[in-house]
Amino acid sequence: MTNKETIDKALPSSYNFNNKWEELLENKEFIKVFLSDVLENYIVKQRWYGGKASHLKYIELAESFRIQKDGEVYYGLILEVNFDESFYQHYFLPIAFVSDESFAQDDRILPISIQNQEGFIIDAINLEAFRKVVFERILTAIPKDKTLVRYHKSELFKDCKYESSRYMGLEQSNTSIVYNEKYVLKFFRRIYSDRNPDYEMSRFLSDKKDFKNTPAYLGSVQIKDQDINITIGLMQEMVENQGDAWEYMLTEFHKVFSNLEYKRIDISQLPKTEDYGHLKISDVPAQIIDWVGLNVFTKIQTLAKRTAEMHIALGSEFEDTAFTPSHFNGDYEVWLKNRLLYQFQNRLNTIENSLHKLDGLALELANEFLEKKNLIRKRFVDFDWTKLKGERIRVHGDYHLGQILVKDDDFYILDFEGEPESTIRDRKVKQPPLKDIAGLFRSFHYAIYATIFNNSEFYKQNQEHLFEAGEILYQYLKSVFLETYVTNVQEANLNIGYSKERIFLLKYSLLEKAVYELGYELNSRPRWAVIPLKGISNIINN
Ligand SMILES: Nc1ncnc2c1ncn2[C@@H]1O[C@H](COP(=O)(O)OP(=O)(O)O)[C@@H](O)[C@H]1O
Ligand SMILES: O=P(O)(O)O[C@H]1O[C@H](CO)[C@@H](O[C@H]2O[C@H](CO)[C@@H](O)[C@H](O)[C@H]2O)[C@H](O)[C@H]1O
Repeated sequence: MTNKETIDKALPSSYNFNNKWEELLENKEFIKVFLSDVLENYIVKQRWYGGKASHLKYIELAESFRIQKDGEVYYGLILEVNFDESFYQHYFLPIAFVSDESFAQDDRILPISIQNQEGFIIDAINLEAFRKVVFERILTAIPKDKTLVRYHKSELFKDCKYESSRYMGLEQSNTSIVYNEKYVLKFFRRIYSDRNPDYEMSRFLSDKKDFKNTPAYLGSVQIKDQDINITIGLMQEMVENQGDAWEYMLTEFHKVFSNLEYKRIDISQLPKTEDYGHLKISDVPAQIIDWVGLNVFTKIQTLAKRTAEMHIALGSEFEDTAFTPSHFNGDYEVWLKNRLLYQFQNRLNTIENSLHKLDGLALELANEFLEKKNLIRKRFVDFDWTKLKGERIRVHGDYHLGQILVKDDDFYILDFEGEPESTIRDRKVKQPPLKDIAGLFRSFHYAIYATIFNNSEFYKQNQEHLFEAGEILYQYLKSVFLETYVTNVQEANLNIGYSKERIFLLKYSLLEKAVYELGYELNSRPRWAVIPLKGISNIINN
């Protein structure tokens, strides 16, 4: 990558090109300057840029297209970012030319003059006029559109007109725009040469299967010809909410841990329950209800019901082969083991290179992880498809509390893009539904440990006792969840395996997820690595 200071010095205050805006992308000199002198510097600073761990080599323009309406023209660019050491990535960047400087304070990409008109090229998402064009193109989409930029809308998206638009302004990896305070359009930033699973799953669940607990699918924008099929936008209804389930659970768990002291609870006297057992709320011991509160368990029950309904819908397709259920087979087993052994090796390397970033408990657990590497590897290899009778279906794939919105007493499930580290094809492979359940259980475990670590000075008990209480809480949450989830899916005849198989798949997927998380944390927020390390330690020692 070119050094930023060099660029700033080298850049003329404004480039002058003698083409009309409508023809600018035909100018090779413009493309060269724009990609190398400008975008290399710009892209690495964007929140949505996912290549920060690698060294950018150069950017190429993989594709460009017009996003236009009534003579108003914007360009969509598909940028191919090449790295020194890793595989290339593609990003979507729509651009606009504006002459008014006030439009482009922070987001100017390039000061430029086009046929002697001074102005700026900016990320078009900053421009209300662009957002309005996209909204109106989706609203007026025609069935069976055959153009390169293909707009699609569902039957629900009608009888409205553009009123307003704004950035959603939340922490996210793409860029979402709120329209009319009623609709959300997600512009995908990192894009793949295939239909985005978020689009596929949203349309399938809400449009085709009428699953109510995900935002209704309203429309999309795809780039499609014989060679490419890329999703760049997904429009959904906006779900009014009181925040996500992660924040909700952190608040609830803080009350639960605070209760240890307020209610003078003797942790060693708390009744335990069978790991991966099933418990109706009415069978949870009174002592536990008194400590945790009924509300947490009723919320877990609702979440289990919604999750079961999502899986029942995902497992109910007979025609569309992208969604029809499959069984376990030798190909799946080979794919799974290859993927997990590769990922595990990558984690071993990452942790060896990151030991200097860790201390205390995290360092202790990291050393245990390295010492027990052969045992963990063996757990991954111990997968025998011939013993498994359940079905594999399309799953959420990155199911955690942060992907779930809380609305009154109910939950809405979002963001079906899958794990950011997996390839787009891997994200679409049919998986045991219990993989999602393991994702959520890991998230319960995360929320419990995040509560302990975040409030360590607040609680009187020592960390060992808090961990002990946390593990008891975790067991009850899992058991109450499983009771509702398993009953619901079985009533709908979704085959998730016999009882021993379910426990095997859950444990296997929990280890898989925790190992995935270890890499995610070491790369993005090393202070949190202690949480998956503790999770891995608990799984391999039990
Ligand atoms: N349809 C929606 N209604 C309400 N809030 C939403 C909606 N879609 C997304 N959000 C909010 O935006 C956040 C980020 O959305 P998400 O789909 O996870 O984006 P990304 O894929 O960019 O991470 C969510 O956690 C949620 O708070
Ligand atoms: O939401 P994303 O698709 O970006 O998912 C990635 O980031 C998540 C963190 O935001 C990460 O989730 C991990 O941390 C969560 C708490 O912040 C916890 O609830 C999850 O259980 C844990 O996996 C996710 O793994 C990653 O793919």
